[in-house]
Amino acid sequence: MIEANDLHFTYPDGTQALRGVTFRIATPAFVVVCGANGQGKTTLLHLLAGLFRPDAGSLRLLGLDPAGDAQAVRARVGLVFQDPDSQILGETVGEDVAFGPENLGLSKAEVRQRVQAALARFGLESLRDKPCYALSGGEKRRVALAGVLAADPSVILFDEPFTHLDWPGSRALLDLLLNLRREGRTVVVSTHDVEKVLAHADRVMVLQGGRLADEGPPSEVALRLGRHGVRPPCSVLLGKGLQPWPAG
Ligand SMILES: Nc1ncnc2c1ncn2[C@@H]1O[C@H](COP(=O)(O)OP(=O)(O)OP(=O)(O)O)[C@@H](O)[C@H]1O
Repeated sequence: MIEANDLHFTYPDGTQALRGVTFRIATPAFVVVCGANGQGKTTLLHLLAGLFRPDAGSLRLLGLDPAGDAQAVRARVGLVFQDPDSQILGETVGEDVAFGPENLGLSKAEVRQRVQAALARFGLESLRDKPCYALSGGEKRRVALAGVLAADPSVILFDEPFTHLDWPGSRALLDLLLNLRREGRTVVVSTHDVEKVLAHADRVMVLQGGRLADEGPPSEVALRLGRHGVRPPCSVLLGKGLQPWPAG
């Protein structure tokens, strides 16, 4: 279960990014958090990952308080940042992917096994010793994903994951998201471009002005997205109802 009760968050410069957000989501689930630019999506993800502490209100995630149980939350919740450069810490690909499992205090053998599996899952084995600064944008995204998954989280938060991805990359990412959900994990995708994910979601939340402007099953929320500054999927605009992406 993920439960937020009257969450408020204000940045040090006084910007009120979240102004009373309340929701309750049964897990595992595929959740889409959408909204126009600057409506509080990234801020909500950072609260869920325990990176920020709410000014007021409460949050429970799998029975944990993200701001209070930092170590436990780190073991169960992964955040894939919008910009992979914010996330990549290791000098080489192999070192970076090892960072998460090492931080969980796992044995060397377990770390090695997890790194190997994560590199294989993302086709990164040949790049293991390559310096991270020398990777392409798409390779950096794969390294960031491999690093998060190597920690084997139960909840994975994705901030605008389709940004800069080409057509095959977008399809591969959608397959990954659906596979993670099938494995019984909770997948939370924040985006202002809902076309690729909406029909696959169990639940959709729309943020506007730091408040939850709408929420519910995707087939219903899809019809109201335009009111909240979010472009509805093409199939909805064409009057065909919500259809899975990619079409055909
Ligand atoms: N570090 C910060 N300091 C001050 N204000 C911030 C900071 N980060 C975000 N904000 C403000 O908080 C509000 C919510 O920002 P947030 O990044 O959560 O929105 P978002 O919905 O993820 O936007 P986008 O789709 O553009 O990524 C915005 O008004 C933004 O200007």
